[in-house]
Amino acid sequence: MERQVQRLRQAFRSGRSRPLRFRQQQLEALRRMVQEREKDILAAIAADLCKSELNAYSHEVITILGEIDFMLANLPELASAKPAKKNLLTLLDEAYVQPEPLGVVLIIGAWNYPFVLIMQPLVGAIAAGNAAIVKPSELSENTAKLLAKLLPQYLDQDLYAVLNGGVAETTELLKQRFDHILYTGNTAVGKIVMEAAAKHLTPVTLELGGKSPCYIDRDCDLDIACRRITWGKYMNCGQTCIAPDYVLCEASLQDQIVQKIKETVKDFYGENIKESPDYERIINLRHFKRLQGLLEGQKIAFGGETDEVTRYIAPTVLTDVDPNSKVMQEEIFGPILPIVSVKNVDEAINFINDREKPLALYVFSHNNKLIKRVIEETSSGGVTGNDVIMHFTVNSLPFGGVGASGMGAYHGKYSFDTFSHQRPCLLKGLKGESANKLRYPPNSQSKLGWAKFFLLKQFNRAGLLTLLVACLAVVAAVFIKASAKPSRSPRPQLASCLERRDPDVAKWGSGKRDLCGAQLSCQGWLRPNPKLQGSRCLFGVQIET
Ligand SMILES: NC(=O)c1ccc[n+]([C@@H]2O[C@H](COP(=O)([O-])OP(=O)(O)OC[C@H]3O[C@@H](n4cnc5c(N)ncnc54)[C@H](O)[C@@H]3O)[C@@H](O)[C@H]2O)c1
Ligand SMILES: CCCCCCCCCCCCCCCC=O
Repeated sequence: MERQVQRLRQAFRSGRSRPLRFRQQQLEALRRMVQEREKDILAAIAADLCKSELNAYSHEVITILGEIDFMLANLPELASAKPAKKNLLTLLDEAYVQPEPLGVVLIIGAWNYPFVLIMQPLVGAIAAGNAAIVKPSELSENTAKLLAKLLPQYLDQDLYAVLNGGVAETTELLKQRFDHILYTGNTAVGKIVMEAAAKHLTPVTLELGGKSPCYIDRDCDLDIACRRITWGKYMNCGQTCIAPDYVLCEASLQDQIVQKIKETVKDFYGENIKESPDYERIINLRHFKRLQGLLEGQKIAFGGETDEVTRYIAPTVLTDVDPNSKVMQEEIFGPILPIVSVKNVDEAINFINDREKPLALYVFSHNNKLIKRVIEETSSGGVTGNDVIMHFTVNSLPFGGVGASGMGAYHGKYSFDTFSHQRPCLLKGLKGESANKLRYPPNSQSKLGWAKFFLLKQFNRAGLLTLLVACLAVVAAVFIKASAKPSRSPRPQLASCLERRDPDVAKWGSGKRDLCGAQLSCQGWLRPNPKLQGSRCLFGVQIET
């Protein structure tokens, strides 16, 4: 494994992954892979999750094609140097931020969307110019095997590798040093990943999970709310990180919500849900039995049927759920929807804030102010108002968790930034050394004063313009003043003459003198200084005629 990582690191050091054209070629190859091998991809996802090809396409493939198109369209801009605002001290310098690849990155995917959770981060890693190792989940073994087969056929094999395996292999892999790790999976393993990364000071993006609440306000179109909640809850048999985990609503709404969700389930999946091609299955027996356990002791409003052989669990709604019951203590990640009663939105906000920060938060209401209030008074990885899931599909929105639901984010530009180092660059010339006296020792109050002026005032364009106008005004004033006096003799000659006649000036002090062919008046002078063999009329020498 170490050799594999070293090989990628050497390939990265060669610089081959950095040219934009190379990155674009790799992304175009990925797009070709998805298009040419679509059937195989859909078949693998279907085999892993009992998912119809239509659902596999709309849940996963479409997202990847969209992400690749985004990157190809925006890569020149994303990868370009961004000019930076300067202060007065660096006014004449070049300041910019240069995105650069991090190096060799590790992407660990989860089983519930096995294709998109590997490919979407990989698109970002390639776009940012990195080398990458991807480690699909062993639970979605068909997709994992297919990725191991296809990616080397389309991508540069020295820069991009697939490593398959379970806990043991992943544990070994995490001992290697990477320049970034993007992990998708449960919170407990997220801590393991972060601990392993800490040994190498490797930054991580943790795409974790949590219990995403869904508050249904009394002022709401219940038909639409229940339709959308049903879609997001039972999609992928409830095995979606941002599925609404439970509903919060006033007790008086509960029966209507149950009825409307029940009707919608029938509308979506028909009378015999088991036969519906749109209804998936639980990934494995462990999760199947875990979910069965969550049903124990609960009041099942509808659903609850299970079949161990096919790992089928019917779309299920639980009512009058005790917030302290098991189903409310862990992420459900299955087709079970508990309804918990709250008196009002205040109580709903407190209920949410009394628990770990969820990956997603949903609020249904006609009252936009109420939705904004819930957003302002709670925290979550992301939010969709009056719908569920859909913020995931907008790649101008960063997708990620907060607190126990994760850290960092990706999708679109955010993927590029996650896998880039934003390098600050300041290029100075070798002229203007005199200005550097300000920062050289010895320091002084006056230097500090100038430093404050130069560094603390953040000059925007207007400020700079004002300063420029002020400087020009001073130069103009000096020029006008100088040009207004008939100069009998150019300064340099006068100065050298004064140099020669210096002892006279010493006796002269202030007053007027004819000297060097000019009528001079001297407003001030240094006291005679033997070392200087006399003194100089340092300032205020006026050429009178
Ligand atoms: N935020 C997101 O984008 C997102 C997406 C999908 C799933 N999730 C979350 O992931 C969880 C479901 O995924 P899961 O964890 O069951 O997936 P999983 O079992 O596939 O594990 C995820 C990855 O971690 C690895 N892994 C598992 N145990 C490990 C260990 N002890 N040491 C090292 N590596 C280990 C696996 O090999 C796999 O590649 C849910 O909590 C869900 O909310 C989050
Ligand atoms: C014609 C309209 C199609 C709309 C498709 C909506 C796609 C939703 C994709 C959901 C994917 C969620 C993945 C979340 C990862 C966590 O599990």
